Amino acid sequence: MYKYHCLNPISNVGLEYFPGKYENSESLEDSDVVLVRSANMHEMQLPKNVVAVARAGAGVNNIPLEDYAKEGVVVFNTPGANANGVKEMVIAGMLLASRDIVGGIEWLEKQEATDDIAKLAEKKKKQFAGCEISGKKLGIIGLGAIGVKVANAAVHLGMDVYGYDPFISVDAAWNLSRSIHHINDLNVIYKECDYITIHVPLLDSTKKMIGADEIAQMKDGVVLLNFARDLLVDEEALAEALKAGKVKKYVTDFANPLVASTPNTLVTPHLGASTEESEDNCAVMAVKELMDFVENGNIKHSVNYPDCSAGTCVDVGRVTINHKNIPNMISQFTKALGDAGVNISNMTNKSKGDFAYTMIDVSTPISSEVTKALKNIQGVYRVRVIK
Ligand SMILES: NC(=O)C1=CN([C@@H]2O[C@H](COP(=O)(O)OP(=O)(O)OC[C@H]3O[C@@H](n4cnc5c(N)ncnc54)[C@H](O)[C@@H]3O)[C@@H](O)[C@H]2O)C=CC1
Ligand SMILES: O=C(O)CCC(=O)C(=O)O
Repeated sequence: MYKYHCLNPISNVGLEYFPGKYENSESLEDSDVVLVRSANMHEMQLPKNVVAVARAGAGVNNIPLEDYAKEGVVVFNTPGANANGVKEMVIAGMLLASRDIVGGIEWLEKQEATDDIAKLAEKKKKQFAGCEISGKKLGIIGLGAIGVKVANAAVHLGMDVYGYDPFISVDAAWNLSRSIHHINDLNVIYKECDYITIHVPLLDSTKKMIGADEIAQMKDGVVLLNFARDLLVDEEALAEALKAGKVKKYVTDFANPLVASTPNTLVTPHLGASTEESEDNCAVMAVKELMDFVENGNIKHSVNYPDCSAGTCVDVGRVTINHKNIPNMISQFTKALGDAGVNISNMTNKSKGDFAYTMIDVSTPISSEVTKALKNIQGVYRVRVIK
């Protein structure tokens, strides 16, 4: 029996993929794997029995990836699974920033439902008028799963789209409409665009990437959309620009006291991925990743270990090793197995940055002595006997 623990509500459509041998545990302490959405895991002590964490979503800034890697805990995310949900919010955000739909609805809610209301509405409507997004320039920073979808949708809505992503993946490039201007200098987006939307992960290198200098370059009356993470923007500098009217609207999915009290902001409570479809997609992908890892040791869509797969083990046994990416590790593993008379039938090794993962299939059973010998090798973080 395997136990999983959910730190946030996870869609049942996904959890139902767990077969009977998996049990939902109320306690983190006795769980083998963890599912999480936005819960902050940075201050959390993870019990030794947890072997993997799956983020049912894209952003992993709430998880201490490196610390977990050093504990031999593999962290997964679900790339692209909620991208459509976010794309639709971004389109909605552009429309809400362009026309005072919210103001109009709020005004009507305050009116008495008298016969006069239709006449009054006709008189009042000019106060809520706006502009169309068709024909306007949209700059997209980050052309990953979300950025590409936003770009393509915006093209279909008649926008002139500029995209920037120095690390664009081949897949993303293939999916991008040919009408999009691929920009190599971010300043072009700041200077030219009427709407700017950011879709990059929160990393040390991207923190506050939109600050006072970047805002100063932007067109007067620009609309800035942030459905990625609040810390990507220097919101103190932005608040000044909003008050001065330099930035017309800031549409953000991340509430905090500053944006909540700044004029010309449209703040939503982190709703980007809160659709039935996105929640189901993320949960299904996360559960499948965890099952394949628990049962076969395979890694797909990890953010702190390399992807590594050896399929299903058809031999007598399989052992997996999370370890440092340093020389001489493999030879020590094969020696430990060879010394114990264990024959290796298949071996796969992959690395990502400072971390590596080795999967070894064997045609002789793996004893606890061999496991101990592997664990004692310096640089080994975790050894799991899968079979
Ligand atoms: N509001 C919400 O509910 C949601 C928010 N998000 C946020 O959106 C972010 C992006 O999500 P996805 O598109 O799914 O991720 P992704 O990983 O598919 O795309 C991110 C893209 O950003 C690019 N990038 C990285 N650094 C960059 C830089 N300095 N300049 C330009 N591009 C850069 C990468 O090359 C990649 O193509 C997530 O990391 C998360 O923080 C994601 C899903 C839901
Ligand atoms: O799980 C959620 O609702 C948040 C989604 C998100 O921010 C992400 O996937 O990065």
